[in-house]
Amino acid sequence: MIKALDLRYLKHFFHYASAYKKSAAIGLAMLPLSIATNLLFPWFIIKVIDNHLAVGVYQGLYQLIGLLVLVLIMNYIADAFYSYYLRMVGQNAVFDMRSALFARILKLPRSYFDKTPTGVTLSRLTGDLEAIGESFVLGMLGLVKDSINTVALIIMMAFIDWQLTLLVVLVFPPVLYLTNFVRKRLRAMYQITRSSLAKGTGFLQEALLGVKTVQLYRAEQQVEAEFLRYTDEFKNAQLKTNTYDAALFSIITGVTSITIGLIIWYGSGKVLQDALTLGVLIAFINTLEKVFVPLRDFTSQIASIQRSFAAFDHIEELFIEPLAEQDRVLYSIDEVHDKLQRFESLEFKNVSFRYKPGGPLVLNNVSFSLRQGNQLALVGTTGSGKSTVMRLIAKVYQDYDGSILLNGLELAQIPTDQVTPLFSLMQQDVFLFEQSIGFNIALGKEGVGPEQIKQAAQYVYADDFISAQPGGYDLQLSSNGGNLSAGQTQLISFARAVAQGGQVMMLDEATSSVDSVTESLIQKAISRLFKAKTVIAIAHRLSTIRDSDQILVLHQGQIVERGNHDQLIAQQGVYANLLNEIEVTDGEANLA
Ligand SMILES: Nc1ncnc2c1ncn2[C@@H]1O[C@H](COP(=O)(O)OP(=O)(O)OP(=O)(O)O)[C@@H](O)[C@H]1O
Repeated sequence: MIKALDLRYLKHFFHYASAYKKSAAIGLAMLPLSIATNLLFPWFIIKVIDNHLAVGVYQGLYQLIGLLVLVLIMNYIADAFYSYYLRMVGQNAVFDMRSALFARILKLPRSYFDKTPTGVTLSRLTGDLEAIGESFVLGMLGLVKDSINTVALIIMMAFIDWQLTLLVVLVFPPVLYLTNFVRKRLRAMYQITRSSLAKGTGFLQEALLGVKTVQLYRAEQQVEAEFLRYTDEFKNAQLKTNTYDAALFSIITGVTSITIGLIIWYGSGKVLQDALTLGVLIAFINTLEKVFVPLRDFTSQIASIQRSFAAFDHIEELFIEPLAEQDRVLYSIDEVHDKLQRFESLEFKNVSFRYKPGGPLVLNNVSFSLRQGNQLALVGTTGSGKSTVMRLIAKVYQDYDGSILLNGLELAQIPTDQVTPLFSLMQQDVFLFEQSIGFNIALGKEGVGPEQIKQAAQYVYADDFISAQPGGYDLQLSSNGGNLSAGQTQLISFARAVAQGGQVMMLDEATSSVDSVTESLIQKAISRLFKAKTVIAIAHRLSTIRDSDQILVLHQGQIVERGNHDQLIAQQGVYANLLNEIEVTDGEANLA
C-alpha cells in the first residue's frame, strides 16, 4: 500500500531514527508480548464459559480469572512501553531532522531564496516536520501493531472456526479497495492543505514583518482580505478532506456492524445445532471487534500517514535542493590557501550573467580589473547591474559566463570559505537582528571581542552614538533595528563591515538620505577607508566617486564608459549626463 516513491521519502526519516536503535529495540521487543497477551484473551473466554459457567463448575474459576487479569495487565504494560519508546525514537528523529535541515538551508544558494518565499521554508521546518512527528509516527505505530495483531487474530479465529472466519475475511477485499480509493483522493487533498497552509504562513509572516508599513499606509483591510483568501483555500481543502475522512469512517463502521450481525445470526444457528459452543461464539464475537476496530482504524491511520507523506514530499524537496557548492569542480584548499592570504588582484573578463536560465542578460560582456590598494566605483542608473557585480564577487551567485579571476584563480572554483575572509561587505539593505549592537557588529566573526567591536565602531565614527545609548554596545535592538535611526543603522552596518576585517571593502552606498551629522560621519569613514583599503563601491556620493581611481559606468548590464572623474567629465557622455541629474543636498551631490 506504500508506494516505492514513498519509501524513498522514508529513507531520510529512518536514517535519523537509526541513531536511536536501542530505544527502538526496546519498543519493538514489546510487540510480541503485546500480541501474545492479546491472543490469550479469547482462549480465556472460551475456558471460562465452556469449562466453568456453562457447566456450573466453579472450581478453578477464580484462578483462571486471576490469570486473565494478569495477562490483561501485561498487555497494557507491553502496549505502553511499545508506544513510549517508539514515539520517543520518532520525536528524536524529527528533532534531528529539523536541525540537519536548518543547517542545510543556511547553505542553500541565493537562487533558492529568490524562488522560495520565506514562509514556505518556515512551514517546512515547522508544520511539515510536526506532521511527520505526529501523523507519521503515531499512524505508523498503530498500523504496525494493528496489522500484526489482526493477522494473528484471524489465524487464531481460523483455528477456532474456519467457516465463521471465512465469512469475516470475505469482507476484507471490498473494504481495502474502498480504503485505497479514498486514500488516493485524500493524498491529493492533503497536498493542497499543506501547500495552502505554507502560503498562508508565508503571507502571515510577511504581513507581521511589515506591520508598521501596513498601519502607516492604512492597508489593514487589504492585507486582511488577502489573508482571508489564503485561509479560504486552506479551509476548503480541509473541508474536503474531512468529508472523505468521515465517509470512509462511516462506511467501515457500517460494514463492521453488518458483519457482526451476520456472525451472530450464523453462529447462533450453529450453537443451537450443537455444532459450536457458546464460549467459542462469544470469544469469536469479542475477537471480531478486535479485528474490525483496527480495520476501521487502518483508514484513519492511513489517512494520518497520507498526511505525513504530503509533508515528506515537502521535506524531500529541501533535502534534494542542491547546496551552493554541490557538484562544482573546486580547487582543493591546499591549492589555493597560500595564494589567497593577501588580496592582489581581481579581474572580470567578458563576464555575462543571467539570474535564471533563459532570463534576461543582466551583465553583458563586463571586463575590468582591480589591483590591491585601488578604489573602484560603479555608477549607473537603477537596475544597470551594479549590485549584481558585487554579488558575483561575493559568490552569492556563481553561474556566470566568462571569467572572474581572484589573484589569478577562477572565482567559481575557489571554495567560498577561502574567498569571504578577503572581502568585507557593507550592504545597503542592512538586516539587524534582535540582539545587542555588539552582536550585530560582530556578526559571523567568532572570536571578535568587545575591544575589537569598539575599535570597528570607532573606525567608522559610530562609537560616540553607541556609547550614548542606554547599555551602550549591549543595547538590545528591536526588530531590524526599529529603535535606531536610518543613519545609525548605516553606521552599524559600516562597523559590521570593518569588523569583518577583509582586505577589500565592498560598499553598497545607501541612497536614502540621513541627517547631516550622520552624513558627515559616513563621509569621514569612507575617506578613511579609501586611504587604507582596496575598495569597490556602488557609489551614490559624489565624494566617493571623485576619490576613486577608476569609475565604471554601467548601463543595461554593459560598461558604457570608464575612467576617472575628470576623464569622464571631459568625455561629456553618459557619466556627465548622470552628474547633471544629481540631486544637490546640503552642498553634497548624490547620484540618484
Ligand atoms: N534575484 C534576482 N532575480 C532576478 N532578477 C534580478 C535579481 N536581482 C536583480 N535582478 C535584476 O537584475 C537587474 C540588475 O539588478 P541590480 O540589483 O544589479 O541593479 P543595480 O544597478 O544595483 O540597481 P540599484 O541601483 O537600483 O540597486 C535588474 O533588472 C533587476 O531587476
